[in-house]
Amino acid sequence: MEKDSRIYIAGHRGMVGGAITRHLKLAGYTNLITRTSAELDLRNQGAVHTFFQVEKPEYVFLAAAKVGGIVANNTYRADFLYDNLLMECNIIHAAYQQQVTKLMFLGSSCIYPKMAPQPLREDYLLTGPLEHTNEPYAIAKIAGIKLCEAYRDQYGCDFISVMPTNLYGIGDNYHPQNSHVLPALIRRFHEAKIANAPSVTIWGTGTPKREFLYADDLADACIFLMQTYSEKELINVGTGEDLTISELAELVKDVVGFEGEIRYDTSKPDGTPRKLMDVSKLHKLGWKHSVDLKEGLALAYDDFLHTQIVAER
Ligand SMILES: NC(=O)C1=CN([C@@H]2O[C@H](COP(=O)(O)OP(=O)(O)OC[C@H]3O[C@@H](n4cnc5c(N)ncnc54)[C@H](OP(=O)(O)O)[C@@H]3O)[C@@H](O)[C@H]2O)C=CC1
Ligand SMILES: C[C@H]1O[C@H](OP(=O)(O)OP(=O)(O)OC[C@H]2O[C@@H](n3cnc4c(=O)[nH]c(N)nc43)[C@H](O)[C@@H]2O)[C@@H](O)[C@@H](O)C1=O
Repeated sequence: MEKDSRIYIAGHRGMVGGAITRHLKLAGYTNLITRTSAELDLRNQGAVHTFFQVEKPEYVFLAAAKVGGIVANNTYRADFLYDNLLMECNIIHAAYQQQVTKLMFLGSSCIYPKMAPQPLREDYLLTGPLEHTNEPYAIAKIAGIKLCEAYRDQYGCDFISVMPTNLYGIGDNYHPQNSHVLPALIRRFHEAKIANAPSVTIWGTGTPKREFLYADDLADACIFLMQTYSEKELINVGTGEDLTISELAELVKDVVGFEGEIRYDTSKPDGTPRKLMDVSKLHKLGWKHSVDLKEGLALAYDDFLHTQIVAER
């Protein structure tokens, strides 16, 4: 990737696309191509093909997707499957037709079987049944991986697939129902602190384990892999460390400064019991994360407070 290469970041207003865009700019890449979903609906095949014909991107980061936490995935099952399949099919096929030099597809750790051995190695893909709550999203993500593999096999396209673990960071979604656990807890503990509430209720039993990667670290890994990795096999991106949701809640409580009790609503789903990434392949290539969870949580809480101030203006 040269500093003046034509680089399209699909989903540049999202948490991940935003971080990739910031990092590319900081590294001196000058020819970045972006469109909002209002300007270019990636589900529209004709519009995507015209866009690729006109803009002729050389590199593509596919970070646009319909994204959400466990309840959003389980509620909008059709949308998570349909929207994500269409976006991936349209972009990947247009990238092949317009002879894009290299494309990176972003998947997710939920592609692995619910009860897979831990840590999750890349070759565990398609070795067992998926978690029900996010099965449609996972199926769409697996289709994206298989599209990249198939276009490489049949047409020799340099399309790679990167599987991030659970993410958080600047520009996260803080919606009370539809977000992922970490931004949801930041908001809930903050609102409880302001209201002087006696307790905060979190979903499920608190026993599932999750791994969290700061989105700016992911962006750094994506740019590193765009420059160094051109294999057919997917590659995991994470920290290789996890904790229980109860432990996460205690950490968020401390960072926010809430002093009440933590309660559990066990009528809400737990989802996958554990999904710890095996990151040995990534480490062997020479990349490791730099922001640890405590530091990242403080940065994320600052971002949440900033979002609140902007919303109140
Ligand atoms: N967040 C997480 O914990 C994880 C995320 N990932 C993956 O990382 C990628 C980015 O996720 P994240 O940044 O969190 O998601 P966000 O929801 O923050 O951003 C998604 C972006 O996709 C764009 N988008 C959605 N629908 C359309 C559409 N129909 N047409 C055009 N653009 C569309 C949106 O654009 P606009 O703003 O213009 O509407 C939005 O900016 C996704 O592939 C996701 O699956 C993987 C693992 C974990
Ligand atoms: C990244 C990944 O994200 C999703 O999978 P998930 O890891 O299960 O995502 P989650 O962040 O929503 O939940 C993690 C855990 O946390 C618990 N939990 C407690 N309290 C809240 C809470 O208030 N909100 C949420 N969302 N979860 C809560 C919750 O019950 C669960 O046990 C996929 O659907 C898919 O999108 C995907 O790929």
